This record gives sequence, C-alpha cells and structure tokens, in this order.
Amino acid sequence: MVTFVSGPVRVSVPATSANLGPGFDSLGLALDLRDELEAEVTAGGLAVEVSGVGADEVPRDESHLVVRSMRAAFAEMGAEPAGLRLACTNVIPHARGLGSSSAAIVAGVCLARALVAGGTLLMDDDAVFRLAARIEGHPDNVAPAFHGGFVISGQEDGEFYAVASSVDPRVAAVVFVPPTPVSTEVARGLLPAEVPHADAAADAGRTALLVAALAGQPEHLHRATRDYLHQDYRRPAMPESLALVDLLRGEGHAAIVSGAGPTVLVFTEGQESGAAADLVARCPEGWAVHHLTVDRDGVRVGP
Ligand SMILES: Nc1ncnc2c1ncn2[C@@H]1O[C@H](COP(=O)(O)OP(=O)(O)O)[C@@H](O)[C@H]1O
Ligand SMILES: N[C@@H](CCOP(=O)(O)O)C(=O)O
Repeated sequence: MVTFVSGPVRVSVPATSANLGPGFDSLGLALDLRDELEAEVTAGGLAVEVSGVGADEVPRDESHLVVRSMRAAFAEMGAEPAGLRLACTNVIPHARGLGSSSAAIVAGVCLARALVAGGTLLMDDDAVFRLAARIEGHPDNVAPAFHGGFVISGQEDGEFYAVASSVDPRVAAVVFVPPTPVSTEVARGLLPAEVPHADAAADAGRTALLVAALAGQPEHLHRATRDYLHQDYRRPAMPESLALVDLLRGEGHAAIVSGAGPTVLVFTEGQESGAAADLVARCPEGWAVHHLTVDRDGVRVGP
C-alpha cells in the first residue's frame, strides 16, 4: 500500500530556453531563474496558493498545471492522497518562451514523487523525465528543467530520451522579455508540415556546430545559432522579437528566439562582460531584461 511522507516537501525548478536557434524540439538550456513550490498531503480537499508572475491568470482548481502533473505522477505510482495543499511562488514569465509550462510540469511530478514514501523506488529519474515530456508533448524544455545544463533530447519509437552535453563556463545569456505573451500552442500552429531539403540540411549542420560551440568554442556561437526551421515562420506572431533578433545578429551577436518566443535570447561570454552590460542597456521600452547564468542543477527537491 502506498503511504505518504508527513509534512511539506519543496522543489525549485529553473527556466529553460529551448531550440537555441537551429535545435528545434531537441536542444534546451537551463537558466538561473527559478520557481519555488511547496506541497503537502492533507486530510481532504485541494488548496492552491499562487504568488508572483501569472498569479492572476492561473486557475486554483484541478486544472492548474502543477496539480494536473501531480495527479498524473500519483496515478503512475498508484497513490491517491486524501487532500493536497500546494503553494507556488512564480518567477518564470508565462507564455514568453522561457519554459514556464515545463517548469510547472517537472515541479508537479517531482513534488508528487517526493510526497510518496519511497517514491524514487516507484518512479526513477527516467520515469519522471518521460512522464513530464509526455505531459508537455515535446522534451526540449523538460529535459534541462529536470537535469540542468545543456541537454539534447528527442523521441524514438514513441519514447523520449535525453543526453546531457557540456557548456563552456564562459557562456551566459541576456534575455529580453516582451510584455505580451504568445502561447507555445499558437506559435507551433504557424509551422509548416514540410520544409525544403536544403533548409533541413543547413539546419542540421548548424545544430552540430552549436553543440561544439557551447561545449568550448563560443566564438562560433553566432554562426551556430542560425535557424532554418521555425523562427521566420513565427515572425507574424512576434514581429518585434524577430526585428530585434535581426538587428542584433546584424551586429554580430548570437541572438535567437527563445523557445517558441517571443523572448529574445542573446548568448554572452561571462556574467561580468562589458558586452553583456551594453546589451542589457538596449532593452526595448516596456520589456524586461535579465542577465542569466546557466543553471547546472535542474530541479532541486528538499524537505
Ligand atoms: N507555474 C505555473 N502554474 C500554472 N500554470 C502554468 C505555470 N506555468 C505555466 N503555466 C501554464 O502554461 C502556460 C504557458 O505555457 P506555454 O504557452 O507553453 O509557454 P512557456 O512554457 O513558454 O512559458 C500558461 O499560460 C499557463 O496556462
Ligand atoms: N520546441 C518548442 C519549444 C517551446 O518552448 P516554450 O518555452 O516556448 O514552451 C517549440 O519551439 O515549439
């Protein structure tokens, strides 16, 4: 019979940037910007408290994404808690291309596993990652949110896989976050069913180069971040973001659309670099800007 731990459990989960230019649905990087969550099993009912970004927009019932993810994990473990209390402190902006939904899903699955006594025996890390990726539908944000760092992920024979790859310690990022959201669902709807072979071939080459550039040759990041598969198709939903990408790339910066957008991410070399400070100063009016290091931990789970 499944039993539960007494008292609350806590998780902290990082933002992620998927695609990174050419790596559509396969590359993702964890960034040091974290949501914090706490949950406990109660005698009955569901209580959801939310503070921080998106607090006015998310539901407080069973449809809340963290709650849905917890329920899916409990079902996989054969667990049925009498009641639940969940408290979320959100920092990752919603529907901006920084992986808020994957963070919510990974957090929910990890909270549920931590609440079940012996949960890691019922669900190992691979099972957590695969369930989270199934809920999200694509693995590229879920993988770094769970593992941290830079992760290459995909799907084969209906099963998701993730492989960690190294990131040069000099690599950091400036993210420009527009005030208006674009949902990933809408941005995915703009993609064509087919692309020219020449584009696919060029994109494959840049993806390979990007793995090498991130691993230790950041001087190649500008060339390596050129995308052929998604950014231009998404331009109508985020023209200001693409205009900023074009402008910055024209100046030699490794600028990309983060995830499905509309956030613009620019790779930098080093947290203290003058170039990064200059970039931060160029944030468009009304947008937010963060200079972020690469998160190496992924999800953190504690009592
Ligand atoms: N912390 C959260 N708690 C509840 N729901 C969330 C949370 N984060 C994201 N969501 C849900 O996911 C949606 C955003 O997901 P998505 O469009 O994939 O954008 P992104 O993952 O790029 O931020 C939000 O509108 C909200 O419905
Ligand atoms: N590969 C996905 C990535 C979506 O990332 P998000 O942070 O915008 O949810 C896509 O490009 O659709």
